[in-house]
Amino acid sequence: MVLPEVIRIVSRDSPMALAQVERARAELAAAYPGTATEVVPVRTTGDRWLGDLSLVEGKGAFTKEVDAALLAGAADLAVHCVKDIPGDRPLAAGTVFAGFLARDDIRDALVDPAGRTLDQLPPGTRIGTSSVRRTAQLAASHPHLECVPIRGNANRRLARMAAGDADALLLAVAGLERIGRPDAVSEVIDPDVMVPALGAGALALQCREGDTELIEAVGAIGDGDTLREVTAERMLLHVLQGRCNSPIAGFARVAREGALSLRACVFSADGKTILQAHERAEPHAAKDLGASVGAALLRQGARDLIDGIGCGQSLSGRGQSR
Ligand SMILES: NCc1[nH]cc(CCC(=O)O)c1CC(=O)O
Repeated sequence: MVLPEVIRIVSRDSPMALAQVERARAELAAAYPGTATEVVPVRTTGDRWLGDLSLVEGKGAFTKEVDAALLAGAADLAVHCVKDIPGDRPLAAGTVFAGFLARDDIRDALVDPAGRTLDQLPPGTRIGTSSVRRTAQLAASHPHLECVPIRGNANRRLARMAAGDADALLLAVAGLERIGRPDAVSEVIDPDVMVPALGAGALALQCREGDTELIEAVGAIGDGDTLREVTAERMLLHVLQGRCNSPIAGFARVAREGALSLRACVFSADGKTILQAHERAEPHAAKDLGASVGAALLRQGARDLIDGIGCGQSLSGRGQSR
């Protein structure tokens, strides 16, 4: 296997994204001590535009420029958060997943400066989030709390909360850990209360499809269980044709004995309707599992719920779609 002298790694330029790149660099350095790496940071549409994401192509807003740099040869490897990669369209033509780093925590966190839990927050507390998934679930579990739209990277959201734009935040545990702010977590929210985003905690390693030796080398630092879990989750998202602001949540897990499970939900915007499906399969059947859970949710009416929240449409006044 012949590797380039330097592997150029492209990523968004937020502090969280750059911390993710450093993890990939460390794992590549451990596996290939003789190969250097360097970072190619790019500012994406989603990072520049702080309005309603669904007005700028939604989740593709965080990947388009990264994919373009990879395809233009300005970089050799791209690192993405899996949950930022659109689920309703194929990966950028000419690129492939080489692997996924071992998954971090998939759960959401409450960030309350007073250290309270969701159950301890008084009625009317303003929770900063633009996630349809979080807004719908909070409407179901804690209808007395108010979601207020907030955009921007995690560091900016923490600053906006400190400035008084929100009383508390919902953020990913993994994201807070990556930016060195695990101290900000006041509650790690049980996945039964706040089902995580598909792809949460997982980092994708993407190469150009023709770079077979680099794909092999990068694949060697990938994690097999994360590959199986992400494969099931992304097949589910494909079957549901989930978009930037779809009220879809779920997670796959490889159990100790190796069996793969996938649990997923689709919500109405107000959280009053919750469709659920939970199935198991053999580890090699990740795609079939994702397709089967997706079909089960579609049979329950998921299509109408997903299409009922069009891109750019606000959520029953409870927060900005994302
Ligand atoms: N998965 C990480 C990710 N993907 C998109 C954003 C920014 C979210 C926004 O701009 O609203 C973030 C958080 C971060 O970079 O700190």
